[in-house]
Amino acid sequence: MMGTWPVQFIAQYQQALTVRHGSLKTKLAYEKSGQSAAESIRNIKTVATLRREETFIQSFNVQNRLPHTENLKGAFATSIGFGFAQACNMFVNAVIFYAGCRFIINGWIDMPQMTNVLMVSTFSSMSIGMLAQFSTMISKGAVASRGIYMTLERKSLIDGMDTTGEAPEKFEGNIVFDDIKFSYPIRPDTKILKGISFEAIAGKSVALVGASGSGKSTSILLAQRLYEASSGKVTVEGIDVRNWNITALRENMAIVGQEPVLFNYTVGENIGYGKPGATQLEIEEAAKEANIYNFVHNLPDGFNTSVGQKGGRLSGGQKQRIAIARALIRKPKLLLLDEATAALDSRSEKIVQKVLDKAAKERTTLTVAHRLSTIQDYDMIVVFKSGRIVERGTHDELLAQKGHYSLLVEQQSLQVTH
Ligand SMILES: Nc1ncnc2c1ncn2[C@@H]1O[C@H](COP(=O)(O)OP(=O)(O)OP(=O)(O)O)[C@@H](O)[C@H]1O
Repeated sequence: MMGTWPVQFIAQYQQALTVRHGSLKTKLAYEKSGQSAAESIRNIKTVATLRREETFIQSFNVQNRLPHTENLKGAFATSIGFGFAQACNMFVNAVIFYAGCRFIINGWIDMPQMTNVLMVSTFSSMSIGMLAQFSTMISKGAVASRGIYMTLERKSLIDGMDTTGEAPEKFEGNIVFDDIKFSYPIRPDTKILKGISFEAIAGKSVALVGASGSGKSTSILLAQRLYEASSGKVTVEGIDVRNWNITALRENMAIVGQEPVLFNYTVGENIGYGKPGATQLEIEEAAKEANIYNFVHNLPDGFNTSVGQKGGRLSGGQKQRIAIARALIRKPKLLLLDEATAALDSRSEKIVQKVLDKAAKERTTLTVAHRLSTIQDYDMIVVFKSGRIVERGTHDELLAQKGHYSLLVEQQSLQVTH
């Protein structure tokens, strides 16, 4: 009887391996199809405008083919394993029954003895059968938890929760980029910044301009220490950002990007997220500064009006002004603007630009700008090209040089007044 146990164990081990292998493939395929579905739902307006609903449905179906096949294989393997284990049990019981009857006829054992052997055989087989069920569950669980543990154990290069580091009380908004070289971790061989140096001193406005992909937004990310420079250093108030207390560093600066990111909460909450523990008065003041107060005040629930998913109930300009209010509520000394008006229509752009110009007056401003008309009055314009700085100066100085900037201005058919 015990001689059949190894066979049953091997059958179940093989079954567990098949399920494990299938689970891993299925999990990856589900991840892919889930991502694709989430992305197309998130961007449903674009999908609908492009009339690509069918394409995404088909792609979802194709991506689900693999999990479907793998699930069928898994079910097949489980059924075979289960059937084999059951067959072994029945076979063993049949042998015991047959041999037991022969032994009883020959007078070697009695009926109770044979019954005992049959009971032991039946219960041990049942236990092994249960093991099979658990081994399948364990295999699936191991595959599912692997991804969770990999994420939990992943060590981030920059620990956003680190509480150590310097946090000087005086923050004026001085920032220096000193010979920065940088590649994104995902593409370490592609040099994005190839030794850039520039500075923005307290209260001054600096614009980063240049061709698409030349590294302007990357510089803004480095200022916030969302990435680490490969060589060179970014200093804020004379302190290397790596030595700053990361919370203090980020609390002293604020960013407004091209696409305002709003959460599905109220207008007030969205503005308040810029400053932990912000009061209603502070929220309203920030809204006034961002020229959105009257609009919000006239909403049915005022500051308690929900903005909807991704701010879907608001126009682009309104969303952006809420994002600006959120940035201004913390009264940052260093304001980072990454094409903050680029996604707006010309009317909204004018309103938002006015708000930004006013905000820029009171603090150091580092602006990535495509529309050169918006940065003519800046104290310094830094021109990027393929990860290098090729020119710097004021608008008039750069025009006089008749170089890259002048060409960019010409391309935008800017009305230049000297
Ligand atoms: N997360 C990322 N991973 C890998 N490469 C990236 C990443 N983000 C940007 N890049 C690459 O880095 C280069 C510089 O991008 P960056 O966004 O800094 O340019 P930019 O000058 O701001 O361009 P634009 O004016 O179009 O916004 C580009 O070639 C881009 O493809």
